[in-house]
Amino acid sequence: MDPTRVYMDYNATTPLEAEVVQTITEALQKAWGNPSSTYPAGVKAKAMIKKSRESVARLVGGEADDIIFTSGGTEANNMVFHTAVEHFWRNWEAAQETHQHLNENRVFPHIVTSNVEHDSVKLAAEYLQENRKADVTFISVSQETAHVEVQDIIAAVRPNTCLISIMLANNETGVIMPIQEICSRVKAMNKKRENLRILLHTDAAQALGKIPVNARELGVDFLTIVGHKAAELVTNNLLDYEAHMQKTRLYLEERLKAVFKDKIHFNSHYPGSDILPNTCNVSILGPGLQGWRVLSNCTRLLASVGAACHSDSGDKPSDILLSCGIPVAVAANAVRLSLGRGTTKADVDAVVEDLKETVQLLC
Ligand SMILES: Cc1ncc(COP(=O)(O)O)c(C=O)c1O
Ligand SMILES: O=C(O)CC[SeH]
Repeated sequence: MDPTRVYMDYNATTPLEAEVVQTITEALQKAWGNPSSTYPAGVKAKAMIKKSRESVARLVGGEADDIIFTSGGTEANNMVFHTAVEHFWRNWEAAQETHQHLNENRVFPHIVTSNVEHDSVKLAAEYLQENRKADVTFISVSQETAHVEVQDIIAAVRPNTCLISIMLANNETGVIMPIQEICSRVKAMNKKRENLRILLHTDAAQALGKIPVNARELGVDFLTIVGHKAAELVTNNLLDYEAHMQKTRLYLEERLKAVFKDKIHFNSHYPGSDILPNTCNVSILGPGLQGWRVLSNCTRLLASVGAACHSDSGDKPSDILLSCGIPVAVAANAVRLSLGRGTTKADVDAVVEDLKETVQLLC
């Protein structure tokens, strides 16, 4: 990357560490075979996949046999939603015998999710609803906490609810959701739902590599993680990564406050809500300082207005921030700064200076 640029978009993806590049290269050179083949290239591929499954299972507190590799978080999330619908219909006959009120002519699998999910969950849910394959309840996050409230999830459960899918941490605000409490409450409900057990899913794509992620402790049936976060490196270094990102993010916030004073709003700050250690969503207040305009005039900072997959949204403020209660004029000026394990204080100083100079240019 251009050495004059400072990458602060780690929530979009992570630059590969040298050892990760080396491992991938080795696999491409020596383990190119079909894992079912019995000659060396196939045997090596099978061994690498087995080792990878074991490594990921250690990372997320799961069993190696339960690890399914997909093309990414989008495919994984879609797979969960379609699996849950299948799960519902497989249990439908048994449920109908015990729940006569579920009239076969009008029942659909019911899914509960939130209104701040990544598009790979939101669009999967909307597809099922629009194509009359499921009813979906999108729970609004609290505008005080920017996370879902457990009692709202529980209140939304119906006899035909087959899946609750709430992300572990939001990719734009970094706000962490109360997944463990939701799972604990739903598991108690499931004890009385002998045929239509509610499946529990969390999209942990943004949490892995930043905070501890343990499927068993969370209590989920499905956990989505993404490869952008190099499993073994995280397993071995998470506490250091987390502490470093937290310290560096707090320094970033301190410097932004010192430079912009009352002209800055921290869109990730909600009293009492936990956020990812690396995420700093901010708006520099004032006319002509839309996030996209500020970023496109920065000479060093590389970041996003919000989710990378919405980078072509132009002037449209983030629906996620609006759902969290951020006023339109503030959300329109949002810039998402997301730090990584390699971000330094010098990077922070360079980015804050770049933002200061850019704002002076635009104002
Ligand atoms: C919260 C969340 N879920 C899902 C995804 C999609 O993952 P992928 O890009 O691997 O499809 C992302 C992307 O980073 C994400 O941030
Ligand atoms: O940038 C993000 O939030 C993830 C990829 Se859309």
